[in-house]
Amino acid sequence: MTDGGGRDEAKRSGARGKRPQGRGGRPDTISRARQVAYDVIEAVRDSDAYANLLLPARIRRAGLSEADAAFATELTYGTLRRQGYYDAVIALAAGRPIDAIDPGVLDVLRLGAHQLLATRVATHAAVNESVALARRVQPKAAGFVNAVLRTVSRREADRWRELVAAEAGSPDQALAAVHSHPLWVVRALRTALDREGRADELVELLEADNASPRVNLVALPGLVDDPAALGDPDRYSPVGSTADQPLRVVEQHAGRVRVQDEGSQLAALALSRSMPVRTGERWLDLCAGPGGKTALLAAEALAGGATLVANEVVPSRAELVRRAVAPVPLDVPVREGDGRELDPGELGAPGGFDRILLDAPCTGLGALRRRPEARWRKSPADVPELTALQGELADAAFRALAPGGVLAYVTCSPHAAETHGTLGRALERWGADAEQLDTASVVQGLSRHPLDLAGDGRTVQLWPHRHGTDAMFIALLRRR
Ligand SMILES: C[S@@+](CC[C@H](N)C(=O)[O-])C[C@H]1O[C@@H](n2cnc3c(N)ncnc32)[C@H](O)[C@@H]1O
Repeated sequence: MTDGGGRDEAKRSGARGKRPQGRGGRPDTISRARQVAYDVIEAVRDSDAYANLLLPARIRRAGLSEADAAFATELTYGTLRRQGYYDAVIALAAGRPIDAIDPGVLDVLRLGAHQLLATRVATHAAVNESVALARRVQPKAAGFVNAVLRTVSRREADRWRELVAAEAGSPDQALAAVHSHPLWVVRALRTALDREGRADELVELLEADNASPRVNLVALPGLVDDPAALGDPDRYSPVGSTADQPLRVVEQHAGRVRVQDEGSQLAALALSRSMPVRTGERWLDLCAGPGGKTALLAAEALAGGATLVANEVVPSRAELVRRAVAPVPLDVPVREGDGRELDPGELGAPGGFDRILLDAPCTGLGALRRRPEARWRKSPADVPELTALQGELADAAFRALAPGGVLAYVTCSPHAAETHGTLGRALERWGADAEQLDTASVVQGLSRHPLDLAGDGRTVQLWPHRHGTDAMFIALLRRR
């Protein structure tokens, strides 16, 4: 990461207008990229904003160049992901707990610490611009920000990691602090890896959560003339690829090429390719918003002569589903309502659906790299609430299946309570009516390359550090 774009931009904006003066009459230049990053970080803390939604709007409003937009994105996402670690560093450097620091000033320090410890931004640029930012946020804190960041800059990143680990009360707390995850998340991820006998991969996983995922594309099957020309094919998904300028590729294809994680593609295809499609099959996507998997299922249904209905409880997300399926020349009715109260008869499937995707609401612990602030907003108390909802939705999905129909239970969380926990209890309730399928064989069968999967094959767990995908969990079941 260089500061090139940001510095150029700061010089340009320095030519314009009157700005506050720093000590000795030096102008307080703050590059627009840093200002955008700060504004988003502040809004995430102060107004519960979502960085992935707010940042693009702020970048557009500030009219950032491509290089400055990339710089602002790196600063925002990197700072938010590693916030827990930076707080530990700042507390040590300031010699006081972070809750004794003004929240706005703390955001300035976090952004400064990120530049010093995780980017190649020059020390003087990171410190001077942070001090200038502090003067805008809280003028009397400028000296404090200067002193703390100079202290941070005096030690190597490795040394700070050692100091933060040494401060922690236990080995788990050290992992949580150094790799910037809440303690309960570290433990949940270890438990999930341990089920596969791979608890020793924990640090790799935590670090994968701290890296930006690549922008991955899906070409809706049958609807793109030359999918091979889009870019480099994905390692696993037969309909996925990466491109040098992915957003341009998306624009050129009017919704038939979309941004979608490779793991999500495998989850949708696991259902649509679990067995050959018979003409006239009826498919349902029970929790469809915002519609990424619905679009892929719609293209698959069209190719196989099946029909597809989608359901989503949040109206604005149902609208996103409608937009996602619009480019597919198949009529996909989108019901707005609670999936637990769905009547297949009202949706044209009185005998039940032949395939149902339940991509269940979950903690999202498998997609932390994508939503930088998400880890700090979740709490262990979310888990029992979500597993209860998942169980009820699973029962509704199972009831809505035709005899012989297939259900894909999917989560973008590897938390054992949401994966094997919810599934295991559902299987107990359904007894002999349900049969688990060999999900691993299905997924391996459709993948371009063999996946390194653990377990008995009845379920599939993907991992960011092992497969480069979100940590999707997939289980296929048949109603007898
Ligand atoms: C994991 S997301 C689905 C993601 C989607 N399959 C995709 O690939 O774009 C789960 C969705 O379930 C919805 N949801 C939550 N509770 C629901 C319920 N009781 N009935 C139906 N949908 C629900 C959420 O609003 C959310 O849009």
